[in-house]
Amino acid sequence: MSTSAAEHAPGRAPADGIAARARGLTKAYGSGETTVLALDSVDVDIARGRFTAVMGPSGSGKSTLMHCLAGLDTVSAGQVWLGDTEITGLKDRELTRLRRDRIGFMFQSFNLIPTLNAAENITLPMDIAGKKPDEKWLDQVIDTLGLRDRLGHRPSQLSGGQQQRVACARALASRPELIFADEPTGNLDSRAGLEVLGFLREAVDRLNQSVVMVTHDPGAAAHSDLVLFLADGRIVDEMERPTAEAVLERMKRFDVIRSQFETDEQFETDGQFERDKRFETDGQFETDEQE
Ligand SMILES: Nc1ncnc2c1ncn2[C@@H]1O[C@H](COP(=O)(O)OP(=O)(O)OP(=O)(O)O)[C@@H](O)[C@H]1O
Repeated sequence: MSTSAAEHAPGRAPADGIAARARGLTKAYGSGETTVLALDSVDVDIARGRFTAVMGPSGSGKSTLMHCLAGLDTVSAGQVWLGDTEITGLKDRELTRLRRDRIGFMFQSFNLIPTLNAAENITLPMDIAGKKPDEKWLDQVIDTLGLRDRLGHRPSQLSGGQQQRVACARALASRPELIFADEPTGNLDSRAGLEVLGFLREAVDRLNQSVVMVTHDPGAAAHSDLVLFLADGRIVDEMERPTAEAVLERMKRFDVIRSQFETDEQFETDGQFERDKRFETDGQFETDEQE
């Protein structure tokens, strides 16, 4: 995917407040010597009415950041707010309600219910919550996503791209304050992926939604307004109005650091290997001699 963000720039609305915020957000997994510090005192503001991408090397903490901001995971230290509501410290039940009522989710696997048609899948979270959809809004979402003539189809009767559009409509249906998308194009070919990114862009530009997307793809990140770069659990850089080329260049700098690290590691491993080989040979020799 190489569509430049500049193509999308004219429709971009300025941020109008903060959709989510974290201060000193720290997340550690495990304990004692096996502790992994997945997030290391992260401060971040997610702007309302904008499309934010989160990038970084594998293991840098992207998914953990998303999960903590969305109240899907507890934090080890620090605070997280959705709008003006501090979510750190909420009880499980309150968190469930907050996620259901105020957050939309899109995942790499579309997570659609196979026995329900597209329309039923789109409104399922609201049906479960016993809420009536705002029909005017829903119509707008369905038309923006081009799903009008697909509403009666089950997921198996839809292409991957169409299924992800249904997942996108489901995330938008309740008009959430913030949508989290985790690799939403990961399971799609590049054309269908571009389409979904275009729809997320429209959700921000035309429907004034707020989106946070985790991605590995510089071309996908180029559809956002702002890219946050994570490394080792910290936000180390950000880029406004990104292009795929600029994001790729930035990511390459992580690769340079990584390959340098791997070269050092390889060197150490090689040294260890040499020592182990010698040890084995020595042991073998002794055994042979004893026989
Ligand atoms: N449940 C867990 N238990 C232990 N360690 C975990 C757990 N989840 C994540 N980690 C560790 O936390 C760090 C950050 O993981 P995270 O999944 O957030 O990274 P990521 O940037 O999303 O990676 P990727 O791009 O590979 O999906 C990694 O070192 C990972 O191994």
